[in-house]
Amino acid sequence: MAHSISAQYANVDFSPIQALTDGEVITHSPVRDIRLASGKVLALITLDNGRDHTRPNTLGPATLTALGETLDGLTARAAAGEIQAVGITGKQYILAAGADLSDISKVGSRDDARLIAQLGHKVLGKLGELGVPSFAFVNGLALGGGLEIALNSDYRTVDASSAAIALPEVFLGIIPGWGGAYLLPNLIGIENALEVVISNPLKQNRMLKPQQAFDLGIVDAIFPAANYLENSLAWADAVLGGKKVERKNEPGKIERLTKWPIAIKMARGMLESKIGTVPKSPYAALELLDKARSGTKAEGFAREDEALADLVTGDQFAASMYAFDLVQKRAKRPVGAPDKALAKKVTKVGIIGAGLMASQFALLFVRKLQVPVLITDLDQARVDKGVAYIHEQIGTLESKGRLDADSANKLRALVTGTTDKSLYADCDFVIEAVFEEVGVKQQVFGEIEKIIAEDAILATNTSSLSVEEIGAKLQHPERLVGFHFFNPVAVMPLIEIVKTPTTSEAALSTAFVVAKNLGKNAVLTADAPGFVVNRLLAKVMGEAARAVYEGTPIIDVEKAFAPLGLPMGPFQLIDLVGWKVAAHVQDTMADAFPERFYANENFHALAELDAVIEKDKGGRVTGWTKQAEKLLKPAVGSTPASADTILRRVQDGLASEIKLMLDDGVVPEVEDIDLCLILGAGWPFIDGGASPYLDREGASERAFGGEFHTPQIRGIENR
Ligand SMILES: NC(=O)c1ccc[n+]([C@@H]2O[C@H](COP(=O)([O-])OP(=O)(O)OC[C@H]3O[C@@H](n4cnc5c(N)ncnc54)[C@H](O)[C@@H]3O)[C@@H](O)[C@H]2O)c1
Repeated sequence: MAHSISAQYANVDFSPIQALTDGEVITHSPVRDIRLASGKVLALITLDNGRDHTRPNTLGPATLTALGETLDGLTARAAAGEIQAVGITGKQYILAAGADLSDISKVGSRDDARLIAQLGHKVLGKLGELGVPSFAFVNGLALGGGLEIALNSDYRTVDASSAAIALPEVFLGIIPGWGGAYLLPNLIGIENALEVVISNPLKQNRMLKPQQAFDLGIVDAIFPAANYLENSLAWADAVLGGKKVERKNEPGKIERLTKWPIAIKMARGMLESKIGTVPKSPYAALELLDKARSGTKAEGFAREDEALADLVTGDQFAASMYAFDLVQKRAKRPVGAPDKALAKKVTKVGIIGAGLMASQFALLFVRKLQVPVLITDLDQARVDKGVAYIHEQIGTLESKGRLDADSANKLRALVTGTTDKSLYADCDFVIEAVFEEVGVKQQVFGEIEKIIAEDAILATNTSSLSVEEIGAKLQHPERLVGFHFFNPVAVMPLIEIVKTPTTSEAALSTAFVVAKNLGKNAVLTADAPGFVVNRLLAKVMGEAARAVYEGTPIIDVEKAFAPLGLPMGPFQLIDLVGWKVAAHVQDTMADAFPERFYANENFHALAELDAVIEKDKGGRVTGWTKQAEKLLKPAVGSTPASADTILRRVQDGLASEIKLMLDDGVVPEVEDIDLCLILGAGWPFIDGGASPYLDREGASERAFGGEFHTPQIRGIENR
């Protein structure tokens, strides 16, 4: 037992972290002895914190200690021959949601952080050293430490209807540090493990479905929800009786020697080009996965202890905990949202415009609100195209089994395309997504106001125009509110709700309630050019255009932005948004703040856009490099900017713009800006949104001689 996990942690003193627990100890006794058909006895532990499913089991120091004691008791019983196996499962729908993050974020010193990792290893490691086989019955949610319970066990089954399964640690700025980084690649091979440990968390924290977990080899057997435990116990009995368990993706010698180092190298290259080198957790995870190729479990666990100790006390984790708090708490209780009771009940939605945005959110309205939705455009052909898109999307959902035929037909029946605006008379919520021009928007609202009821709410999806100006010609401007979706609508969780000086409480309240019912997070902003996200993205795009104008090749400009960690480079983003919309936003920003936005000067080539766009059937120009090269021409005789210069300019530009936005009251606090950037621009969660990053990079200091956050939020105090 020289390399046993129990021996490794036998003499560690855990008393410094015992005080961290908030006292919510998961009760998991009495352990139930279950006599299997063969006559063997399996002792079953059920993790259950006694709360409803909204409060999942989490693993804090006290819970772990108690679980460790239970496992010690079972080891003794196994040695005495009283039990032949141990099983571990969770309360209904939940195995465990992982480490108790409120505990971890309270950790002050590196030594204490290491103790958290060591305690998890010591306790979960026991599952592999009981003297009898251990079985994890993954009956539901298994995230982080929850999944590591299963990985430390000898065998695993999963309930086919389980909720998410994942190792999300990298997304939170840490690494799977209770065995995951060592055990997973040794179970399912390096390429699969890279997917689960690094790629999925970086893809907006993607989770695995039970079937995927089974296909990857993370679990050995999958059973339907009905009789899941009975089937799992019978399966365990068969395994105890000698049934062979096939581990199809378990790496062999050849994979370890050849595929493993190549996969790591490729993953590193991919990471560097996708997220730059600033975020630490993906690289720390990569290092651990690399080393997991050889050496003992005890060595692997010791490496995880050190990596976790580094990351938990680093500034990136502090920033991601700040982001976690924003998304978990602030996003759920939007600042400035009026009383829900003031909201108007929405029974029929009118949508004006059937283009890129309108057709996407029309689908969301029918799916989430399940009310009739009318959609219109300039002519029947455009209306038909929008409706066809919605029908096609419903069809896709149906073919993927996410909607049954009945519901799909019901949804289709709720969508009506029309050029007859009189049908809008009984709509209580009308939203426009026509061209980004004040005159056009004023005209459509003028027309619709004559038709709808006096108290119907009007909303505009404008990206950057003044909502007040859009409503200037309305008889009841108080009913107008900005309701700014992000593209792609199905994916982006944010809606910026814009209040003008006249917007009524009823209109505002309705907007918040509708946003919530659409399953989106809403943030209230003032009626300032570009609101929050587009103002800052325009800054990014403007700096990119400026660098090209100075003669920097587009590909170098894209690369210079990589350290920001945004989901894509600035030109790729312009291509996604559509060059026409992007040009409008830049123009609006440059008109509003000519001294700080470069649109007029350097985006002048965009004037050529209309012609290019008209040629493109889908309304969007594809092949961003080619288009960008064509449209953005360097000025004669200028000097290309270096990557450092470009990055520093954009960092300083963002820092000063954010400061100005706060001074002008666009939103009350910098937290709202970070929330918008995380949810609306995909700003990396592990950077905590923009402001902690700009503080850390010294940009805040350079831009306005201060900082947005206290050292605590930036994590500096912990170093
Ligand atoms: N593209 C984006 O990523 C994005 C994101 C958020 C907000 N927006 C905003 O949404 C709005 C629409 O943008 P889009 O990208 O969907 O543009 P789009 O060109 O795809 O769609 C606009 C549609 O409005 C129709 N239209 C124009 N005038 C009309 C009128 N008088 N009556 C009825 N229909 C009319 C057009 O025929 C077209 O189908 C703009 O205000 C834009 O700023 C766009």
